[in-house]
Amino acid sequence: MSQLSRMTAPTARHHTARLVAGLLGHRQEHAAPKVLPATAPRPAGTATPLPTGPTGLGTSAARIAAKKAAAGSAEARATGVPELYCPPAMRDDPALGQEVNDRLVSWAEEAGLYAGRLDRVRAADFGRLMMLAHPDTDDPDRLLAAARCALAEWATDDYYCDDETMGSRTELLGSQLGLAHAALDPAHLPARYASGWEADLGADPVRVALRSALHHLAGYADSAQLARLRHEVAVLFVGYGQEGSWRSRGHMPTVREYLAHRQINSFLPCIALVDVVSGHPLTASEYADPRVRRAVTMAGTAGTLVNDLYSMTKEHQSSGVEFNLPTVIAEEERCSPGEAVERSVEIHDELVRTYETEAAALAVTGSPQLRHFLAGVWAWLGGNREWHSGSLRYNDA
Ligand SMILES: CC(C)=CCC/C(C)=C(\C)COP(=O)(O)OP(=O)(O)O
Repeated sequence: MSQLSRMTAPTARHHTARLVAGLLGHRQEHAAPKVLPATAPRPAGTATPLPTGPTGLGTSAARIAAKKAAAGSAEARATGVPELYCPPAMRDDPALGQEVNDRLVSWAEEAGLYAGRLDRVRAADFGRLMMLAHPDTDDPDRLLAAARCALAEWATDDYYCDDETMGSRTELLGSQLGLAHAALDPAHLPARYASGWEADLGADPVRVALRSALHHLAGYADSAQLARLRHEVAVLFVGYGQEGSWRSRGHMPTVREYLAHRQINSFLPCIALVDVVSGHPLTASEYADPRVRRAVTMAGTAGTLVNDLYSMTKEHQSSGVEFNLPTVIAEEERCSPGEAVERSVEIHDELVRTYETEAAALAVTGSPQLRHFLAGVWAWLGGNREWHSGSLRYNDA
């Protein structure tokens, strides 16, 4: 059963949006709420619940928060990542995660993806990521549809960009991404070239996986949602190219350049599927609204900085040049690795708080679908952090 609410359209004016932002502005000291403010389930016909300021979580919530803080600091000691301002995961259903993971690994095997390394894929447990990040469906097929896309996107990164043991070579990156894009958005060639082209597409497991993932997703996504995903993945590929360019010329980006990069080389393609998985489609125009775009891209960057923080150990073990926010900050600001991590956490937290404030305001004034989507993005952030803190992809050392 759905864990995010179905909601009726609110009637709200601009002053309400300002009020939300003002109220949330006083919450700086609190742990991130589990549910995005202004999107909490409520009985039909009652007023939109606005956050009630510093005491909004209530006294029992304060006790829970204290327990969580203790657990959080234990985790910080184990992972080396300080506590982040991020919602908790909304659910943990290991059996559901395992079902999705088993089926995902079978699909990867059929596609020829990660041949000889499927044990590592299984251990990374991307099925668990989907289960944690999309708490508003219990349907393994829907979760699997999103999981296939995520794994194909990850594989594009591993095979072509940053894992030399998977054969990545910077000088091949552009041509491989060009072909990969054709797997997502078919190239329509004149008839005499079509069968040869078909063979070209089938000759590489990443292309096979991308095409298969999109094909399966089409069972759940309308054409606007599919076009949205193609756009986000095309932008992701631009980010892969940017990183390749840095790597090939030994360029260390500035912090500004890196942060803009992490907006495009990011988990936005995963976040873009929140409403596909939930089955509450957002219109193309609401998704493209600049205010929604600003909030959602900030969430995407924050979720990706979580990856930077939790994957530092794995990246230190890599033989190639690796980019992450702490490394870029340490270089530019001439500070210690520990200070760079702290500053990265501050940046992450600011992005999450900005998302919280702006998304809550948008939720008050937007459609029920938008409210559901924004609440889903918040839940996605919580699931993403939870997965990173435990996945063997990052915690294997
Ligand atoms: C699932 C998806 C959209 C992945 C694409 C982008 C990507 C691989 C990341 C945002 C993770 O960054 P990174 O390249 O550092 O990945 P790993 O840390 O190697 O998992």
